[in-house]
Amino acid sequence: MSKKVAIGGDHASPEYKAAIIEHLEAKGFEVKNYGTNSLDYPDFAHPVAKGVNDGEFERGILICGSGNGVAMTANKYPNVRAGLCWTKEIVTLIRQHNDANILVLPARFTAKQQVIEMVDEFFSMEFEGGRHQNRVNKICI
Ligand SMILES: O=C(CO)[C@H](O)[C@H](O)[C@H](O)COP(=O)(O)O
Repeated sequence: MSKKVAIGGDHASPEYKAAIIEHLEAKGFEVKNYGTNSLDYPDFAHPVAKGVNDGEFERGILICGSGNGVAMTANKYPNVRAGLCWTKEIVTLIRQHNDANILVLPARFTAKQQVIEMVDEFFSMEFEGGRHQNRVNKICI
């Protein structure tokens, strides 16, 4: 798997984003930070999602208060499968069943340590394929 990752977050999440970047860089990932730490969530969700959609990045991470605004924005892109996660078990499932390529985190509803565990799960779990491949193929209209 590529070690290039795109990340973005708003005013609800700067400490979470900083902690994730530090953690991933320590593990040898090259992290492109699209900001913004403030402003409107589409302003950073679009460039992260576009980078994943176009293949510049294999994976991305988006963070906002509830996670919903960035998930709605990212999932407008046909090659993006952004999954909103609030437990490690859901992260396992978005990788195994949905082949998610963007992890979406709700900063105001998760603890920072939990988020780091979720990030590690996102990069360690593989897509199972099989019956899930046909379902993933049917997502795009
Ligand atoms: O959660 C979000 C979008 O789904 C945003 O990132 C904001 O955190 C949320 O909308 C709250 O915004 P506010 O300006 O801090 O009230």
